[in-house]
Amino acid sequence: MISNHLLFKLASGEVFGQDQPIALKLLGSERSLQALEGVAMELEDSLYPLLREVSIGIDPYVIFEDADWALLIGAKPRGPGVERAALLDINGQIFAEQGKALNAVASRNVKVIVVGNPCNTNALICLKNAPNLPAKNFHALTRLDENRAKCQLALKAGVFYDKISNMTIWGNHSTTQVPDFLNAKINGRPVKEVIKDTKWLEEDFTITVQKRGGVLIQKWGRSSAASTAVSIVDAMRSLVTPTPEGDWFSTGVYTTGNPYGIAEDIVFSMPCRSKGDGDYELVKDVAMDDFLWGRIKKSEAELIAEKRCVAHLTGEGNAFCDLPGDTMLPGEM
Ligand SMILES: NC(=O)c1ccc[n+]([C@@H]2O[C@H](COP(=O)([O-])OP(=O)(O)OC[C@H]3O[C@@H](n4cnc5c(N)ncnc54)[C@H](O)[C@@H]3O)[C@@H](O)[C@H]2O)c1
Repeated sequence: MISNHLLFKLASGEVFGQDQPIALKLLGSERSLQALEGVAMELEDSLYPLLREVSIGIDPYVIFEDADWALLIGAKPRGPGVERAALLDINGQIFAEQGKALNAVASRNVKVIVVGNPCNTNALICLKNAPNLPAKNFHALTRLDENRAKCQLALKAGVFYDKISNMTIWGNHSTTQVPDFLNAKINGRPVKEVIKDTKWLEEDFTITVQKRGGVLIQKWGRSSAASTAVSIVDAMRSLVTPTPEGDWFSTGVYTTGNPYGIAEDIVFSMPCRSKGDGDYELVKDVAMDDFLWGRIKKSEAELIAEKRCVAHLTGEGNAFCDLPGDTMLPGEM
């Protein structure tokens, strides 16, 4: 569903601009191969001037060859009666295999955006299986959460959404994620100066953003696809265009050497800036208070627990699963 929106945006030049030809290599599974053929036919029939190649296949070692960008979307949704630990294992295996394939055949500077859930831990699995690629190049998509947070703040403040800046989503792409209203700005002013309703910020706003994905599933009967595709485009554009002065964006990245005191060796969403060269730096001068830090620690604990669950897939010994009981994986109700 997500890919079906995203591919047409990529082919039309929305990410890399109107002077950059593009080759799309589509990786499917045996089950989805026919659907993939259908998508490829639609892409061909759209006569995009920038689209010079569409190839499809089910072997990541073939499809990932020389890839400059790898958008890892395919994963299994959690079905009825499937334990969370089992989902981490089932989907984790996909990303272990794809990490190995990227390590073997992708461009040495490939940028990887993991969308399939649980995306933070899947990104960790993927990068651990790709030791010859820079861990820094692996992202877990939290841009949809950032966009949702901006939308809620704009609605509450009665301003257009482009007036919201410096919006960070900290942590896991799950219900423990932390939309940061301490550092975000509305019209260049701290959110708390514009929206004085602290109870709304701490409770309603935070919960609305955290549970938006679940509510959408209840209404649509499936998880967000179009807005996710839009947010993937936003995430990519943030890396290939210079970040506007003073602003930043959120992306889930490897925590090694982070300046905030967040546990090392997990994939955690944090505020980043880019010069537009595909790389990024963490933003150092962010404010922290007890409320924000307390929430961040909860999301950190969840990610550390998820990491223990997939130790067998990251080459770190035997898995031991004790996920905190009151949190949910993304998209769960
Ligand atoms: N990070 C986010 O913000 C975010 C937002 C929405 C959805 N998601 C996640 O994105 C994923 C995809 O969502 P969707 O709505 O497009 O799902 P979907 O079920 O419509 O599509 C998933 C596709 O992946 C394919 N697939 C399964 N295993 C594969 C494998 N090993 N290799 C290649 N392809 C494989 C399936 O055949 C299917 O076509 C889900 O995990 C969903 O939870 C993430």
